[in-house]
Amino acid sequence: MTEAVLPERRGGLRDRLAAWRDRTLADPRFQRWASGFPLTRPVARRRTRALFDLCAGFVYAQTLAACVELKLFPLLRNGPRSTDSLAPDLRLSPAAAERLLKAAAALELVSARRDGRWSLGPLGAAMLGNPGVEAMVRHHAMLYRDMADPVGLLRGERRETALASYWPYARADDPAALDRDQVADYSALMSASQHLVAEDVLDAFPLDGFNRLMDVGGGDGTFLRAVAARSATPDLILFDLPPVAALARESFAKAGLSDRARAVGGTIFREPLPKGADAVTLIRVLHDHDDAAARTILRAVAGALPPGGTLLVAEPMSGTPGGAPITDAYFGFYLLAMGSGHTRTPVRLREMLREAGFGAIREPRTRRPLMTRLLVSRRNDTLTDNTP
Ligand SMILES: CC(C)=CCC/C(C)=C/CC/C(C)=C/C=C/C(C)=C/C=C/C=C(C)/C=C/C=C(C)/C=C/C=C(C)/C=C/CC(C)(C)O
Ligand SMILES: C[S@@+](CC[C@H](N)C(=O)[O-])C[C@H]1O[C@@H](n2cnc3c(N)ncnc32)[C@H](O)[C@@H]1O
Repeated sequence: MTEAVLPERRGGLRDRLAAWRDRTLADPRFQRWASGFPLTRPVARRRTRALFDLCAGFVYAQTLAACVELKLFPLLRNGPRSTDSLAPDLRLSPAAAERLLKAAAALELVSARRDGRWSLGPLGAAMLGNPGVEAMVRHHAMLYRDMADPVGLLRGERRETALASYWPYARADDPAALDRDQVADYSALMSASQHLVAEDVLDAFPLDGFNRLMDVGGGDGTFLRAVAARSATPDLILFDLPPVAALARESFAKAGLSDRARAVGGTIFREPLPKGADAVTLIRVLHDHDDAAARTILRAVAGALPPGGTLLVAEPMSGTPGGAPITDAYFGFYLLAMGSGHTRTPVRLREMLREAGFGAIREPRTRRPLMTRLLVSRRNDTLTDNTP
């Protein structure tokens, strides 16, 4: 699970300098001096603010959760409104509404206007444009329940987490035995949050020119429906657990795609994948799994593709500039609470792809790499087991 790191050289000059720097920065007398000295004051203020934001992050997140629960952003869709006009729609007293609106304004979710009314702030407007994020915010209640005991989570003392129940395949001995009720909520969440991902993948790699595309772990078919709307690939196959494949089948029928798209139910670790596709997509699938399972998935995909067949892997990846809080903090703990998996760097994913029999690996640039990066590879002519 951990990536190769250079052997640590203990006690060298660099270590001693780092220890001196850390002691200095931690010294309250230095902190007091640096907060007043004109050249160091801006850095000191930035760090004070950054540390405060870490202390307060939960409160900020819950302010957003209250805005979502009370449907504040749609209330401001048609223009500015006063506290008194908003309060009844929020089902809050005017004083409570004012408190929420001030908090939301501080977080740029709404904007306070000079005349005392409120309009959407830049982040509230972004929320309105991304309904999937709202669904994410709602389901965070479970994540925060699990995160109430982060140390217990790290020590593996809390197996019965809310997220493990929500994503039952992560720990199930027999994921094929899951029923519709157990997969419906997570499939709806994935569908709601899929459009940004699908747009970015298809903008970066339009998926034209293939005869048959198979989306493995394709959920309720939202990604394949986006493909059908944009590309000329004639045949679409979705592979997922049986009750999820059933949801996809229904969604294809509703979208009038039943003649072009079919859904196959199965468990990737047990059933062989359907053959005949010349391209396969794994969208937000590998990071759900620990290395052994992720390798099995890649080998199964290699076995299903013909030589030269194309594989797309799309998910958030570690090592993305500016993305470490998302991949290494948010998803790091999220996947721990869920019960398996971790985000990987593109370098690590390339290694795993090569081991599984893929080559010609490249990374088309996506619009929002913090959320989705994409690796495109081709199946080698022959498959040899290169697993170390
Ligand atoms: C017009 C003028 C005057 C100026 C223009 C200024 C300008 C350029 C403004 C920019 C406007 C703009 C385009 C804003 C766009 C904002 C967007 C697109 C915001 C998107 C935000 C997305 C967020 C916050 C996404 C959150 C995603 C989350 C929390 C995802 C969680 C995923 C999970 C839990 C996945 C689980 C799957 C599993 C289990 C790991 O496999
Ligand atoms: C995080 S979701 C991603 C869904 C979709 N690709 C997306 O991006 O919205 C992972 C998907 O993998 C499926 N999955 C998990 N374990 C599986 C298994 N053993 N066999 C087949 N599918 C599996 C889940 O049912 C789920 O639909």
